[in-house]
Amino acid sequence: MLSILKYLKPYKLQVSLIIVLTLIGTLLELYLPTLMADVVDIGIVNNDIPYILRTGLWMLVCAIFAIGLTVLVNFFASRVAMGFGKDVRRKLFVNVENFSLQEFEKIGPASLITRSTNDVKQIQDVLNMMLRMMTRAPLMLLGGIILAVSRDQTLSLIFIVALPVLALTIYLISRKAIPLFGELQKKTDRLNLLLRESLIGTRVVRAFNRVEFEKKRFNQANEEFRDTGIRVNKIISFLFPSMMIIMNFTNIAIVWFGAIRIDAGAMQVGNLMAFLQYSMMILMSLIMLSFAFIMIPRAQASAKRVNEVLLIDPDIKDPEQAKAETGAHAEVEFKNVTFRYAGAEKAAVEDISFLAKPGETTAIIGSTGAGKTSLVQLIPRFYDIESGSILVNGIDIREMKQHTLREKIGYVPQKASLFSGTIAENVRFGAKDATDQEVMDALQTAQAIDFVNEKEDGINTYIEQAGSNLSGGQKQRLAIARALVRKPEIYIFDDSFSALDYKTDAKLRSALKEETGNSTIILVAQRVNTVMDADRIIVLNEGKLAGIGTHEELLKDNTIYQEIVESQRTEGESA
Ligand SMILES: Nc1ncnc2c1ncn2[C@@H]1O[C@H](COP(=O)(O)OP(=O)(O)OP(=O)(O)O)[C@@H](O)[C@H]1O
Repeated sequence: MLSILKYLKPYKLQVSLIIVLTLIGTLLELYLPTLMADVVDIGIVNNDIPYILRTGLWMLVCAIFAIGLTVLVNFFASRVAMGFGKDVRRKLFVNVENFSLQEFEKIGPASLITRSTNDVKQIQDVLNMMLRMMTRAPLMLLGGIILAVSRDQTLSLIFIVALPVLALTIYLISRKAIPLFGELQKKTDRLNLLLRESLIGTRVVRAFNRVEFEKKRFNQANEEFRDTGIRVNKIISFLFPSMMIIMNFTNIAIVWFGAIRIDAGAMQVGNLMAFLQYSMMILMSLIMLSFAFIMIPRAQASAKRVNEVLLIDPDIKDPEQAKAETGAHAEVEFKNVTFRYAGAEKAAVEDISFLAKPGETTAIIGSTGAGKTSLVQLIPRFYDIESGSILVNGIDIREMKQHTLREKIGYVPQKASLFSGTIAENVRFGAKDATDQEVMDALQTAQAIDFVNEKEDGINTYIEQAGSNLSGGQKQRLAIARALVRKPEIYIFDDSFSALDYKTDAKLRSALKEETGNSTIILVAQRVNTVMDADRIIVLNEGKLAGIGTHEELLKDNTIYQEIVESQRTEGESA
């Protein structure tokens, strides 16, 4: 919790102001019962009306001033807490953006969303409360005790019983509630995860008649969340009534013993009234502290989760002294590259070496799970390799700035991901300054121009979230146009033609050939048809290199390639 409070630094002036204003306001509040005792014991007893009016007016001024200060404190506390929340959310976002995919997968998107929203809100709310109470409650407790004892030492003995009883009650209740807070946040995570999964996979859920199953799964998580919430609230709901009972019994005892002392002439009525008010202040401040005592661990559970994300030091970092890379084209070389996903026993890519030259197409083929996607994801440094090296124009990509490296790459992922916005905006994601003509040219090469022109608003047609109002092939073509408009030195097509029919696939590849000039093309594909014109084909099998060569060379002496060709020929024939 403390480490996250460092984000309060920019607000230290406002926090100091809150402390000073609360200090003055609390002192004024503590002064009011004393004035009231004077009104009764001096003004009323002596029937001194001018004294009563004077002191009454003074009380009114103090009260109005104290209220004004409380309003100001609340205003600043809210501003500081909201600003703090915004800063932490921003820091979280920036940190997550720098994560390698490995780190991203470790926490998972659902939990990252809960942590950036719900958890930050918990901390923000507690901070808001703490800013209002951190000075007020201890000062009121201490001031109340001093002033009550100075009014009547004997009567103050009541607190020797009341305060420990109150403290014990708070302790017992919070001990039960605190562990449940962490659990509650985990249950929120689970809810978010299930919601996300079933919303994204809604088509699959319906197609496989799994709606009931999903409902049950969600209901179970929802009920678990509710039950934990109820358990927490049940425990917490004991707190306030217990406090009130203790407070009321204390008041009864004060009035009881106070009356005896007044009877014996050892105390004045005004004094007893002031004593009662100080007693209320002492107990109220303890109630405030007890709420803080309960709320802080709740925020602590959230702070721990937020800190976990903030403290992850992204393992993929820019080198301190990046090597300058000046080549107009980019030659990509893999030298004995081995890569393993975190915690995986088997390497996804093992001892791979090849050279992809500018102006040429290097295709990667292999069965499902052979490691094709893993291999191409290493080029933009989404993951760092275990051993070997990946060189771009002779420079290890770990010695380059990530920005410089990625600037050179036009990456088309296996699953085209688009953003909500117009078609033009999505294409310009590749090159933000591209002109309308350049966007149109990229769409033309990507064989997307026809379907875009058919739309009423052309390139200004709005794409829903994740491109849900487009077909799979249309999304793929827009993702290709997005890479093309960038005019990169390296193109990576990760099975990007799979949703296209054979004719479009062939047309697109021949258009690409004209367009991509001296760029290095690295192309992952399942279909032999897509790779057969490539300058070199890399055959992957279970993460290992099973052969490199042209279609003809591999056809002659590579059994795995022959098997792939054969299986696709028989598939084609039977189809
Ligand atoms: N994020 C990940 N974490 C852990 N293991 C992974 C991850 N992604 C892939 N793998 C594993 O790595 C291996 C290679 O997967 P990869 O996606 O590279 O294969 P692929 O050849 O691209 O397959 P496909 O043609 O089906 O897309 C598989 O065994 C897979 O289970």
